[in-house]
Amino acid sequence: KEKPKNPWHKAVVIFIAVLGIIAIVALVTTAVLQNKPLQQKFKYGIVLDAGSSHTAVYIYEWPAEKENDTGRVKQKHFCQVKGPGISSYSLSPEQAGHSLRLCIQEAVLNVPRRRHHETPLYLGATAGMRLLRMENQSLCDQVLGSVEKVLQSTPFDYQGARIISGQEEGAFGWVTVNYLSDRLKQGSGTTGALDLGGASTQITFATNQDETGESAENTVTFRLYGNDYFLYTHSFLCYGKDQVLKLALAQQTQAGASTLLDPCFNQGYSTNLSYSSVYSSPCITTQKPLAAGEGFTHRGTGNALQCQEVVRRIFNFSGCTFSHCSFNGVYQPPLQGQFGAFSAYYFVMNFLNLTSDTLENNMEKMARYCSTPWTQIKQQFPNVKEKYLAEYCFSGTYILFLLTHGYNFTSDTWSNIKFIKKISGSDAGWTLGYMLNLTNMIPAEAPDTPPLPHAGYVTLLLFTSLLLFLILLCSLRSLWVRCTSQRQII
Ligand SMILES: O=P(O)(O)OP(=O)(O)OP(=O)(O)OC[C@H]1O[C@@H](n2cnc3c(O)ncnc32)[C@H](O)[C@@H]1O
Ligand SMILES: [Ca+2]
Repeated sequence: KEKPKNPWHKAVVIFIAVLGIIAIVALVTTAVLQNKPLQQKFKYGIVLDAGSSHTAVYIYEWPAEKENDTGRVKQKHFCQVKGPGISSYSLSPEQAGHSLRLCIQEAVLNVPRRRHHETPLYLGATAGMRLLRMENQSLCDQVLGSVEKVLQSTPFDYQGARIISGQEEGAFGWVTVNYLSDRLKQGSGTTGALDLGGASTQITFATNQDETGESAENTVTFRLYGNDYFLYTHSFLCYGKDQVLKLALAQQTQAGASTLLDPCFNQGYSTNLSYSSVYSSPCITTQKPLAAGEGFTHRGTGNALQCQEVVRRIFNFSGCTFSHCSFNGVYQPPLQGQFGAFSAYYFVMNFLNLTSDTLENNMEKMARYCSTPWTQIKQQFPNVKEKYLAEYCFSGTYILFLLTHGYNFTSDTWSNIKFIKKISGSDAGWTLGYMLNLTNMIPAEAPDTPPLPHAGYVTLLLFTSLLLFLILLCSLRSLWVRCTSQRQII
């Protein structure tokens, strides 16, 4: 006689099964939602690069909760200020601040209004203002004052306008290049930074600690993400491409002649230059020649070898009191590793198509470009700004000479140089490194990494829930079997 089945048994088993499934689903859902990244809240930072030839406004953004992660800050917006660099407004300082307004308005539109008050705004001025300060501290202060007035009136969190040192310009360029190429966290080999501006040029690279002892002014140490970096850096004031052209023109017009035949300009190129446009720069230490009139005719003869000799004369290779020197008696340890060359290095070498060839081939291409008649150059590049076009022979010859004879790159190490404009969508330059440093977004010590990244955490949880579910299922099944098959034959 079969023992009556207890109707409650089935109900109990089904109830436990449903309960178990609900518990597991609730567990997984909570875990996933609990750790779902918060609504991406972004933070912003703005840096104005007040260069000798122009001012540029960079807006950076990053996910708010990931501030200390490397490589998270990206360039969101770039605005090139119309007109010359702020140091050119020395005779009408008010115009310096006014010239920034359009790009500031663009910045106001590109940063969400609710973030304006917490968005730091910095202005860093470079070699153009260093030269103005050398010439006339009062005019320099007036220009900075005019800029400060405009920046203080913006809705952003104004953090100051100042002239950064050449050392800062070099070191922060290095930080930017290595932050964007994600080389800081791994503590692996870093990339050197080569920056060519209009009024100065910087070289910065990591070196061995014992190499830094010879010249304190050329040494910068960083502790980033738990790694110590001993950097060599030097900024050559007056060796930006605009100022070095003035040095070359001054060298060639010492006799005060009314015509200059210049091998660094294409055959057939001719323009009138005033002596004051050359000799007014604080980079020119020689006096304007007494015999000189108001101006001279600047005529091109387009000869690369003779141009190299013109360029050589603006370097001084004697008088080195250190174990190694680059030029002008400046200490430089042996070059190490890969290099990123940006700003005017990129503008010029990219135009001349000298960015991906051997040094020997580049020298030949350069010679061919310089010996091309000016009429042919203008026909070939009708849309390129004439000032840039006319100077490419000089600038390219200068860059090749600076990198080889100046910094001692050779045929073998030439391929270590990459000519770059951007890295992962952000411009290579000192501004990002400057902001990262001032906002403390590169911690000295590596931030604690979570034991398990979010995805790993959810996977683990899903796996254990599945395991739990299977165990529950098996135990329920055996319970079911026992209940339903329990028959007592009486
Ligand atoms: O660092 P400093 O010395 O203050 O100068 P800067 O910041 O103004 O210098 P840039 O790197 O902006 O530009 C350097 C030079 O490159 C020139 N330049 C800019 N764009 C160029 C292009 O497309 N082709 C050739 N030259 C260019 C510019 O006129 C400057 O003479
Ligand atoms: Ca610059």
